[in-house]
Amino acid sequence: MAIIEVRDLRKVYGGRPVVDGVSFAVEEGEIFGFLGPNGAGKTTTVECVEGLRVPDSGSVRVAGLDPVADHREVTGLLGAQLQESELQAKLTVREALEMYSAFYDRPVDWRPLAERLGLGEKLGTRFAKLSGGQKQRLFIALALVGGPRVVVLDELTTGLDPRARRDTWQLIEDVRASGVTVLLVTHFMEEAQRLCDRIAVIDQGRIAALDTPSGLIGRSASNTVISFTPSRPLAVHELDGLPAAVSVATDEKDGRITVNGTDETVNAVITLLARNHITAHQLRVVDATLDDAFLDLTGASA
Ligand SMILES: Nc1ncnc2c1ncn2[C@@H]1O[C@H](COP(=O)(O)OP(=O)(O)OP(=O)(O)O)[C@@H](O)[C@H]1O
Repeated sequence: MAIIEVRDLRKVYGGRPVVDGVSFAVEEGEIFGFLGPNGAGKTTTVECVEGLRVPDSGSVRVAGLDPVADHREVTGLLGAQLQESELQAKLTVREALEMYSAFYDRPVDWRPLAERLGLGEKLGTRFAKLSGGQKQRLFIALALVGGPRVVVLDELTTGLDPRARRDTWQLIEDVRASGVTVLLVTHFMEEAQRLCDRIAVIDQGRIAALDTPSGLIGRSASNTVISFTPSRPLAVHELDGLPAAVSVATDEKDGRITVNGTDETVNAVITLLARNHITAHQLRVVDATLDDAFLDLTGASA
């Protein structure tokens, strides 16, 4: 069952549509990713879902409720970590958790929540003294303290080092395992690929594609990359006309050849090499990544 349903959402600023007919549905229990270049309209869309912005047209429903008209009920079942969240520097972790608990009718007990998020030792620490990763964990705790059915995490791992980012990914998986649906806004392909069940790619206020990570990669014109160093120099034109090849490049320094294409291209390369008695050294065949699909879909730089 869909817990979030957005239909034909539009939001215009200064005469410019920044969200231009967006529709999608998030199923209960999934991690749904919202991926797109800067200014694509991701935050505007999720803030309409949270009831923080009022759509110009279209409809948004969270568990069947209107986030603007039924704001109080929606706040009780949707937890939000806002982009660039800040708390008062002197507030301790305990005070922040107590304060946020008081906002809700039926908050969860914040103590086990803090333990689960690795904040048990930090309850007396002031916000300003927390590391970036600890602040993010606190924001996740604050988004969960109301006992929500769905949580919106907006660019949660921006600014974190790779280690803290991976720890946060584990926490997001734990949140989903506890039965909470996650709507995740991110710039990071690896993050989206690793965590999300489905991803909506948003570009210039529109959904450019909505699919599973592997489905998005499969849509990319070149979903396989084959590279090898031939036992004798091979001119690029000898590889002309390979089926489904999108590009062929030779490294000037070592003669290594890289071909972007599909499985069909890989087979054709191998046949061509065999026919010409050429051995392929360090032959590598890898799947394209979500980066390639993203570039194809948005024409943007990842
Ligand atoms: N309150 C506002 N007034 C005017 N323009 C706005 C307002 N909020 C957002 N915009 C514009 O709408 C566009 C979409 O912004 P939004 O923050 O939704 O994008 P985003 O995809 O979340 O971007 P980012 O990844 O950089 O956070 C941007 O061009 C932004 O400048």
